[in-house]
Amino acid sequence: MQYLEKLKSFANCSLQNEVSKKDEIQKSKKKEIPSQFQIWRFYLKFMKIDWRGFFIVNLNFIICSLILAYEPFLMIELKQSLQEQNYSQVKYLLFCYIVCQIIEQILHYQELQYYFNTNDIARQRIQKSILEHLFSLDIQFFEDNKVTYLSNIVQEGAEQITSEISYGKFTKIFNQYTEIISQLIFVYCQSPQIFLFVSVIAIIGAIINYFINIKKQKSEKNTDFQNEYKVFALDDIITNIHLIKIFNKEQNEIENLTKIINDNSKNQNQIEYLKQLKYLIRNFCFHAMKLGIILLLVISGLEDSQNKSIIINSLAEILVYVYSAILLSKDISKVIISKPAKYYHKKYKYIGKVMRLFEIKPKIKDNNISSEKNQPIQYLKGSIKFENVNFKYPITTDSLFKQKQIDKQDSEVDYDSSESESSLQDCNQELDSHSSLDGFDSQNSLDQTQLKDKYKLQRKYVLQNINFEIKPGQLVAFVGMSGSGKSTLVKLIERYYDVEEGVIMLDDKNIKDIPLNYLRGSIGLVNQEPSLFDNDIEYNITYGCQDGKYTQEELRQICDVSGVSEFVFDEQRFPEGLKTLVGSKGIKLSGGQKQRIAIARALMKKPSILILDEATSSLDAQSEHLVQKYIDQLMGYRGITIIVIAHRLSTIVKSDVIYVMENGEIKEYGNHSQLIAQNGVYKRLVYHQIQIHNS
Ligand SMILES: Nc1ncnc2c1ncn2[C@@H]1O[C@H](COP(=O)(O)OP(=O)(O)OP(=O)(O)O)[C@@H](O)[C@H]1O
Repeated sequence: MQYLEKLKSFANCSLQNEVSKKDEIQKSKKKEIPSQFQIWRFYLKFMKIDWRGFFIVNLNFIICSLILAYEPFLMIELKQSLQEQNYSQVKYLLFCYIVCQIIEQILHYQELQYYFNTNDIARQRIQKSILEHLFSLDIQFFEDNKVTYLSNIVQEGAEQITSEISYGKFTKIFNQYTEIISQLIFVYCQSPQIFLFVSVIAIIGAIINYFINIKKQKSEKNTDFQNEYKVFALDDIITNIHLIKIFNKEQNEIENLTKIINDNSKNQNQIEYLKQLKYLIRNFCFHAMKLGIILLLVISGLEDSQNKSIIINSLAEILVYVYSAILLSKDISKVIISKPAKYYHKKYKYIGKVMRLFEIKPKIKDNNISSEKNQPIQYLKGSIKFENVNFKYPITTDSLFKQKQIDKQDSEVDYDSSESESSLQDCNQELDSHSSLDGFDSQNSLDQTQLKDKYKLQRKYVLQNINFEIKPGQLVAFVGMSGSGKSTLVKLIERYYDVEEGVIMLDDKNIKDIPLNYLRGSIGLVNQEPSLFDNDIEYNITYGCQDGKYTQEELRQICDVSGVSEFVFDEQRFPEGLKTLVGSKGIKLSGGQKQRIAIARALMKKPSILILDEATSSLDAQSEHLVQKYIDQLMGYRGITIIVIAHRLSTIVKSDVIYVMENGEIKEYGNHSQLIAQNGVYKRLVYHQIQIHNS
């Protein structure tokens, strides 16, 4: 809930800030709004031109457009032939018209078939590229962004980009413009004065439309932000529904959400009002054109009685085409004049998010990927060495939900009060003044980097001066108070973050020089909250198989070692054995069973380093005892290096070395008896736990 509170205050404060600073930031950020060119360059990423199809579709475009452009003139000829009573010409023209219609329909059918197939292929390709990029991002990115939000981006973003780059879209626009231009030529041929009059009104309409659009899109952007905030708040509330119910806070949360929804409706009303205004202006232009044309016809009719009948005959057609001219004026204002604002248009929201997503690059780089790509994975032997490692978490800038402002609040909470508060505020102000309206920060990346460096200096070290060496096959434990940096240490071994100060060596190689697939392929992890897929037990255990190949004997052996056999082969409780479905997040299993499956999954990977991060801390005494029994069995298993992080010291007494951590530093190390003899922090911790146990 703290997160939600943070978001709420952030939303209130940032909305107010946004109103007051909006114009100022808008001016300085003009360059950051992607141009139509940038948007199209981005689309090129996903475009794979099928030349045969491209040729067919373009040929179809041209033929259909020519037919469309020719139709009004064919009608004029037809009318003239009728007036001249030239029936053979009338027959010929009618024949031409029917042939044109047949050709047009056949080509349309062919195009439709083609669009259907190509759009489907394009959608799959786009979704795959978005997923590939998403999965290449660092863990930090996923810690900063909500799951529902990311899945929306993958789904909606792919859908919108597909519709934007589809061949169908091109044809539609192309045909629409050809049609309107040919109609305008028709109006011009009928009467240049009417053409001029219609054009002037259309341009005035387009300009007014442009200003309304700009205002509307500003409101849309605000609504967009509030909607995102609403999704975040809802997500947080639904995730914590158990907590809300147990604290009887349903009404409070409903009121909070209603308040957010009400705030949002003000902006939505404004958008609705502007939409109506646009409609009124379009209507006004149409009637002004109609009235003007009638006046022009009446005046010219009074002046020249010969032309009168021809012009009046054309009146009905001209009025139809006037409507096209109004549509053209609307399109000009939308597509050409207001192109930067298009990025914020609700319809394009997810495209903007996908663009932003692709701007985020993974910071953890795989240096050796090209040379070792096709090589079989070489597993590590399991030695780990930390040399003078200092670490602080990097500033988070990767949230697609304006992370910088959340960061700012985070930093205020995390900030060590002993450091200069005023300098942090200065830095925040600088960050604030540099924060973009929609997170488009790549173009002033230099400024951002400098600021980040400056900002990072203010962040607190989570690990300081860490030095230790673990030999292959050793059992090592890290203990210490909550927040002392134990889990951070594990994240560094898995290379979820890179250290900037000091070196981490695995098998005497700098961790940054080890291909990520070798590194992560060699590490098995079991943490406090084992995550299981909504599938059967066998799927969850064998998920750890590197190549997906395993034998039933191997599986059985792993089940025995990890303690899975003890429950899974009990025919009364688990009649389906390994094929038992575990439910969403393993809901159908107990904590101890889930934990044992997680251990089996980690072992199935045949890791050279097994990390147990509070693997038994969420279990009751009996389950803990069981899981611990199997962890003890593991110690002799294939000589793997085991790192145990535990609060309950009884679980680590047999470790070869125990490192005791306090405030990000290693305070003591040695085996259990050595540490007791040292009479320091470890002994105090043991004494404290015995006291709690006895009481
Ligand atoms: N992703 C993160 N971004 C920023 N700070 C973090 C992040 N994860 C942890 N921290 C901070 O790093 C410090 C060490 O956290 P860590 O999780 O390593 O401690 P721990 O010793 O494992 O604690 P516990 O025993 O409670 O799990 C804490 O102050 C925590 O707030």
